[in-house]
Amino acid sequence: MRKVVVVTGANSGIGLALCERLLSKDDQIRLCLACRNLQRAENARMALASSHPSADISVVQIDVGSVKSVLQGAKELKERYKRIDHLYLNAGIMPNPRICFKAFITGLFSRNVISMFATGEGLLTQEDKVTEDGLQEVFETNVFGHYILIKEIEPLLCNVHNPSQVIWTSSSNARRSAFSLTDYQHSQGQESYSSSKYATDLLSVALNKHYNKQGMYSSVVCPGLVMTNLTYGILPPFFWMFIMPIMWLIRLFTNSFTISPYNGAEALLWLFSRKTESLDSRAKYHSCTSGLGNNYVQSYKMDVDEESSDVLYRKLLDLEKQIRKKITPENK
Ligand SMILES: NC(=O)C1=CN([C@@H]2O[C@H](COP(=O)(O)OP(=O)(O)OC[C@H]3O[C@@H](n4cnc5c(N)ncnc54)[C@H](OP(=O)(O)O)[C@@H]3O)[C@@H](O)[C@H]2O)C=CC1
Ligand SMILES: CC(C)CCC[C@@H](C)[C@H]1CC[C@H]2C3=C(CC[C@]12C)[C@@]1(C)CCC(=O)[C@@H](C)[C@@H]1CC3
Repeated sequence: MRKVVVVTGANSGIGLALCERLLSKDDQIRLCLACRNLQRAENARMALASSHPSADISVVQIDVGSVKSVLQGAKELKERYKRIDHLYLNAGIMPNPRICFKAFITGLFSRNVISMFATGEGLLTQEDKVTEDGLQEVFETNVFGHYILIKEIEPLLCNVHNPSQVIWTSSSNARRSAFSLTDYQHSQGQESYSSSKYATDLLSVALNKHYNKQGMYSSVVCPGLVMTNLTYGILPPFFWMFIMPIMWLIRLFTNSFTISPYNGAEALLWLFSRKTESLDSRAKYHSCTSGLGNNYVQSYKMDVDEESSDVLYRKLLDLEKQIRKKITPENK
């Protein structure tokens, strides 16, 4: 049977590179690009189809920053497919990023310099806003919209005889100290990105606890530092070009400077061929690139505990109820 693969945020960066690599590995898959902008999605579909003319590539409009759009997109997926084998939850944002140069200079002369480059810890702040659903935008886009998508297409994902994989593009920037269970949307702080990625890690562990028996397995990936629209938003493109030789040099000391979307997609692609029984619920799978440019995958234990993961999951279930009531008041 041809595998069905759905990728959110598939029209650029890591998502697009992943689609290209998936098709090169197996052009028999039925690939669906789940994107918020139909024109950008169509451009990506045409680019993929030109290098894989016989492939089955379609598009579905899903804006993960809007629950209504997720519900509509999920409906279309349910009409189109009987099951989904791989769901890549890759769409993500880091709005209005600012670099803390003081922390960068201090970090350069500290013992933690390598880890600073690998995780960007303490170097970035963001300015978040509230969406039409009344949620923090980074939380809704990076976490909650995807959570609703899973809930909506649960019947397509849950099959004990033929398990499915849900694969999140998380980050090594996920940090426990940036996240709080009492403010899980991160409405108070300025590290909404880091918080949302930590929430992703917690949610993935909870999903495994609740859904493994029903045949759905969740994993998280860090693609490393990749040059995409997201990173071009941190520093201007010309600056990145200027410091590119320094980036290659840093790669000699840390394997997390994957730099190209192709390299960044390594762990996402690797998971595609893994047997679900071999997956570790608590692991984050990192795309790595060596100084010589060789790609490989390394897994690290996540800094998550089951209790926090359960609490967050319960809070998301409550939020889901509230939002559904708000959107479809007749269901009250
Ligand atoms: N680049 C990096 O160094 C790292 C990236 N990541 C993660 O990788 C993922 C992909 O990002 P990357 O490829 O770098 O960046 P890009 O900006 O290139 O890709 C992000 C994708 O997400 C889509 N997207 C954003 N918001 C929404 C939304 N509301 N609904 C649907 N789609 C949306 C974008 O669509 P559109 O084109 O319409 O904006 C785009 O296709 C993100 O989750 C990011 O956090 C993790 C670690 C490092
Ligand atoms: C390399 C240059 C000489 C200086 C660049 C300094 C910073 C802008 C970067 C150093 C580490 C980078 C980093 C990220 C963004 C840019 C840096 C802070 C991320 C936070 C981007 C998004 C992610 O999800 C992380 C995995 C990245 C971690 C490293």
